[in-house]
Amino acid sequence: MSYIEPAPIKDKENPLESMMQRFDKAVDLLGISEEMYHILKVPRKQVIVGLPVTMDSGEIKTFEGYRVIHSTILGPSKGGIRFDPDVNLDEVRALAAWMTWKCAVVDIPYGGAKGGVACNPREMSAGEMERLMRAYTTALLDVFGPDQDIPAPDMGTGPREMAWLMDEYSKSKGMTVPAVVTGKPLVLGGSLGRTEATGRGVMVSALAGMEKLRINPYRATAAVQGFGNVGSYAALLLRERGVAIHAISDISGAYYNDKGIDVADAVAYRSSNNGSLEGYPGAEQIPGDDLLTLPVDVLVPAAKEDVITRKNVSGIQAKMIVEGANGPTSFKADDIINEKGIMVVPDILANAGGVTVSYFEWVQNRIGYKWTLERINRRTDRIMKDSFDKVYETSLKYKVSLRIAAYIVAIDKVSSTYKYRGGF
Ligand SMILES: NC(=O)C1=CN([C@@H]2O[C@H](COP(=O)(O)OP(=O)(O)OC[C@H]3O[C@@H](n4cnc5c(N)ncnc54)[C@H](OP(=O)(O)O)[C@@H]3O)[C@@H](O)[C@H]2O)C=CC1
Ligand SMILES: O=C(O)CCC(=O)C(=O)O
Repeated sequence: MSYIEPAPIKDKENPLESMMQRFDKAVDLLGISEEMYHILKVPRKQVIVGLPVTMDSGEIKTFEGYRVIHSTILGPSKGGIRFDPDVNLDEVRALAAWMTWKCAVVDIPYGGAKGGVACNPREMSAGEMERLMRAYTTALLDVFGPDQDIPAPDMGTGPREMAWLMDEYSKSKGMTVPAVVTGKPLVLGGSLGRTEATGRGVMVSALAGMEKLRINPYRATAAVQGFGNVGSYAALLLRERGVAIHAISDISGAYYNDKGIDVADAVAYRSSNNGSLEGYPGAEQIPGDDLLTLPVDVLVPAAKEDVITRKNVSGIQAKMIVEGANGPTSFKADDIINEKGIMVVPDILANAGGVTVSYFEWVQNRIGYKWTLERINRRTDRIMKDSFDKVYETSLKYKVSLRIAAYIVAIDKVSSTYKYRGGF
């Protein structure tokens, strides 16, 4: 049925397939025109670049990079850049489409894009990372732009990489252009609150979901998979709101303490331990996958896509899943999750705090003025809560899961904008 047929990957989930399945379901319920369906399912632009980089050894290695612009109907396209060995075109296409739906769900004036480079940042020096990021930026100079396509961090990239991108782009224009990228260091025009924004949005969504399920946060328990930008702040902020964090994890494994983990201590341990939780003494180490099936109230997958699949979904005991990561649940697990009555606050809603504060960063760059952290957090919390409520009401109206409701809200917003514009 779909024009951009996801490539079959033997024995592996394909996030593009998950995105398309849910998109199709929402479209059937919403009843958009065939023309609109074809416009929304096809990325507007897909760029693949070859990036030769001189490694510290003197060897020249060529990396493959991608930037997919899914939609520009609501405004300039927006989305992070992922540095990870598993990056591939289908993954970036799915992530780009999710950005379109995410921006529409929280009602910010952006389309959707995503970028990625297949590389392993864990094995690269700072110098190699810098040369790769500058090469990627140079290759995409005609794609990026503050009114065109605005990148941001994702897995494996952060403020440091955004600074290099901003510098490389600015040099090509002969002037400083801070609004070309968000998630920058504060001194370069980054926004207060951006670093913790995605985790903060996860916390707000989790509390909104708990309220519906009548779970008292002060008696609630949670497990958080992934302890990078999203997972660590989600854990810290949920803990601040009273939730006991029983398990956390990173690549090195999962760490479990049924009395609750001291999250600030785990964050400090990780930064003093070369960015790894390995050997964390405040909890017992358990196999990484066991975290997903622990008897907790709230499960926050905040690492990568397709960690909840048909194979492990029946073991999930959580009452709620709040998706910090993009696409952590394969569509093949959806029916069982619904049968089990587990509430899923979907990625395109739960992790939208990051792009919301990116939008605030872009606005501040453009007006040349800095907002206070208090203003940013207040506005982010309001947007996240209002968006949750809108998705929740839509789920009641259509009698569907919050995930399908979020797609309905998003597709409705983008398609009605397109109708008014009469083209783009
Ligand atoms: N950063 C942002 O603002 C946003 C990010 N997201 C999404 O959130 C997810 C995480 O992104 P982000 O936090 O930025 O990325 P980071 O690179 O900062 O962190 C990723 C974390 O996941 C861990 N991890 C990777 N694989 C596994 C695994 N198999 N089991 C357990 N942990 C694992 C990593 O471990 P280790 O530290 O050992 O490498 C790391 O702790 C991604 O899906 C991203 O697209 C969504 C919205 C915005
Ligand atoms: O902050 C942004 O602009 C995008 C963040 C992102 O890539 C995401 O939400 O998945």
